[in-house]
Amino acid sequence: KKHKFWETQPVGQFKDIGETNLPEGPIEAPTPLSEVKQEPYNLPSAYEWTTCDMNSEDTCNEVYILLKNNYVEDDENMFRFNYSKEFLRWALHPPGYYTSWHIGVRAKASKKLVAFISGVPARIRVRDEVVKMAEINFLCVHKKLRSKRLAPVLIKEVTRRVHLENIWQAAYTAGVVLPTPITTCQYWHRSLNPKKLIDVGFSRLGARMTMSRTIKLYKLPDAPATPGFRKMELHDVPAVTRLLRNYLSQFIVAPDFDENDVEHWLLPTEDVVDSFLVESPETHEITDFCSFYTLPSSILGNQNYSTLKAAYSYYNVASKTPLLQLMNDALIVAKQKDFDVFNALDVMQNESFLKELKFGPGDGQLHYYVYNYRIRQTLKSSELGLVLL
Ligand SMILES: COc1cccc(CC(=N)NC(=O)c2cccnc2OC2CCNCC2)c1
Repeated sequence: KKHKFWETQPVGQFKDIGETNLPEGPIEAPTPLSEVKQEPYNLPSAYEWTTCDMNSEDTCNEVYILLKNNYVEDDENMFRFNYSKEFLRWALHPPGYYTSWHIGVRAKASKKLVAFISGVPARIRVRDEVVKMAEINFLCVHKKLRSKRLAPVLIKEVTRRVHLENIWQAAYTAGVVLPTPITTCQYWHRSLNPKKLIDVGFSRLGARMTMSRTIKLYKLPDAPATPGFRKMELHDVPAVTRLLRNYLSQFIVAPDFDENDVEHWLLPTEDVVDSFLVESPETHEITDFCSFYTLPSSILGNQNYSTLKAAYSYYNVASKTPLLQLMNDALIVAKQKDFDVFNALDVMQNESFLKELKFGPGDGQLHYYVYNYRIRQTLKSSELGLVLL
């Protein structure tokens, strides 16, 4: 059976695709808190639950090491995500977070952390409904414990703890197809350091292309082109929130960010998230915004390099500056910050700049899911305004 676990869950089932008379919205009603299972799910007897306080340097380091050695790899097992400790603390501590949703599994004998899953609260709008959800991420089982059916237990346990906070929906992504994607995105890469990317096998030299010709092809100016282009600062939060809320209102699924959310998710944090805006030199109005997050990957088995420094397109709003020019400025500052590659999904209006700015298609897809909420019909990726970490 392909989806033994997922066929038991309140998620859109493949058999329901095309059933347009199923109503959009929650699949199961909330249960009274008294009826939510009070005790944790059972683990195999050699393992125990642990709650991971990411403010503890030791615990944060244990989660970091577990993910560094056991988290998602590309399809050819040449790279593995290597989220930094400061990134993990940022990702797991948004406004209103619950430490109880940062769930680990330890081996009783050694006390070693062998699995993890996380949730953070988020307000996600689906058409005109703002729904309180948990954003689920960093599901990881140690390589040596795969196929012990631990992942379904981790998913049920985080679901139980989310229910205890009276939240009944969730959002998550995966590189694999599960019942049932709300949309499927293609990912794209823009070379910034083509020589290193070719050396580590991330990219290949194009046919009839020399290395020097390739380096010239991806060369960028030394400075952004847009007058008034600068780093975002704390005092910009109200204006950026207005700009972003207005922009995101056009998408069917998007975060419902308020100023607290914008301050957390979009204020520059070194080696975690970079954000820039365009302040009109004449009127001092904030007219545009762009941002990317820092997610390095370990390079598995290369003599010269151990880490791929990758920037991931986050939220971008172009209201006066052409999006093409704004994103080219984002590439320029990412290159200045020594990133090797700039990644983007074909969500929002990204498709309008990908080819022209010399992005190449990646070799995989990212599927988006919502738990316990039926969406009338599969979205186009351009109807999605949500970027998960
Ligand atoms: C280059 O190193 C990699 C290490 C592990 C996996 C992949 C391929 C991959 N799976 N990429 C993505 O999922 C991806 C590609 C472009 C933009 N965002 C992405 O994923 C984000 C969002 C979902 N959580 C992981 C990071 C690449």
